[in-house]
Amino acid sequence: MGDEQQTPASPAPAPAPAPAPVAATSLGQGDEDHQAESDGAGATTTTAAGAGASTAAGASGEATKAGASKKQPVAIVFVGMAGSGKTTVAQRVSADLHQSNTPVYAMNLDPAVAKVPFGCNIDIRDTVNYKGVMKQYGLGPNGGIMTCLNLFATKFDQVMSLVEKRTDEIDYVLMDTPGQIEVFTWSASGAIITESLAATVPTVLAYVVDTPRTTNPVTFMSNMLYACSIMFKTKLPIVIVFNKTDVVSHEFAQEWMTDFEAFRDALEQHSEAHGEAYIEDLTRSMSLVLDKFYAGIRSCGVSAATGAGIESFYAAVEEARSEYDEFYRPEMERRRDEAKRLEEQHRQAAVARMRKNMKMDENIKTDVGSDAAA
Ligand SMILES: Nc1nc2c(ncn2[C@@H]2O[C@H](COP(=O)(O)OP(=O)(O)OP(=O)(O)O)[C@@H](O)[C@H]2O)c(=O)[nH]1
Repeated sequence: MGDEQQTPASPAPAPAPAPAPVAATSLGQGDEDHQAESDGAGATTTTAAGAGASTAAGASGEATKAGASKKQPVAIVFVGMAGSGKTTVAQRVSADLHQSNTPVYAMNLDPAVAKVPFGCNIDIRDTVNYKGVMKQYGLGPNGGIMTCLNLFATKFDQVMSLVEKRTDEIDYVLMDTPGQIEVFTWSASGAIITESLAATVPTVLAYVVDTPRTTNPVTFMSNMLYACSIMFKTKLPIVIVFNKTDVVSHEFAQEWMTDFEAFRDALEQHSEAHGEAYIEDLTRSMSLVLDKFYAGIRSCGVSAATGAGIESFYAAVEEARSEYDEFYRPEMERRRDEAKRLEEQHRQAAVARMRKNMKMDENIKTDVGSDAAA
């Protein structure tokens, strides 16, 4: 699946307006004062033009993207197959938000990336050295990324306390994730990071899709299955972001999500042309199963290269955020209460066991005592 998702020969995206540089927070030094200091440096950049609710107009006269009245920031976690454009979309969103003076807190979680093209407050590369980790533990590229993430996850509570300190000032938290999707979405560290973030601020997944690649119905189905499984695993609201619409419009993909017949026709044509009848049946059945999934998610088309469609992205994120407030947060609180209840139940059972054991000990003592007396 991953192989299919290579970036097509596409024009390089037009450089997004560069955000003002933001100091990265180095967690690697284990120095909390230093972290706070660096974080503060980031703050001056991201909030310079007026933080919070009433952050008014940017260059284009737009209101703050997250809305007029100040609410918690929304965190957007960019996931998707290798080369789908996660980093470029994050760069575009970051640049766009900076341009409209909307305060952002950005994080890079890809330890293997050579250059992060947007200013970020937290960069995993400041905490762990990818090449050093590979060498030290004798790992390959994916094992190296996974180990870096594991090491970083152990410090993620520090990251969250930095974010928590800034929730009044920022409107968006952006998180870019490693290229190999499974390394983040199916790892324990990925789960720890996502859950911690979602427990702190409303969190939405942006599943980035390489639209030109997805004209292949089988690749489309692979992407949808991936998105669906990630949504069920994280239980977070998801936005499907059809990227690279400057190369191919995303309309066909949205049609396939709503019109089963249209998808079936495309699939038939594809399998006739490629002699892949064996895949056709499976893909067709899966698309029927995914019907419910399609009904519950939102999608948008963007070009990270040109910025086209970016407003539809914000609108979809806002909808997903409402879903977080309505369903995810109460469910999270329910799970938390349930965990507390079980913990209390275990504690009480342990105490009862201990009491019982103590009584038995007393009986033994008495018995031994009586024997001795006898
Ligand atoms: N034409 C076009 N190319 C794009 C667009 N977005 C990204 N690209 C190109 O797609 C390639 C991959 O983009 P990245 O942003 O590195 O993708 P990624 O998903 O972060 O990649 P990994 O993290 O390495 O898996 C690059 O060559 C980008 O220039 C777009 O909107 N249009």
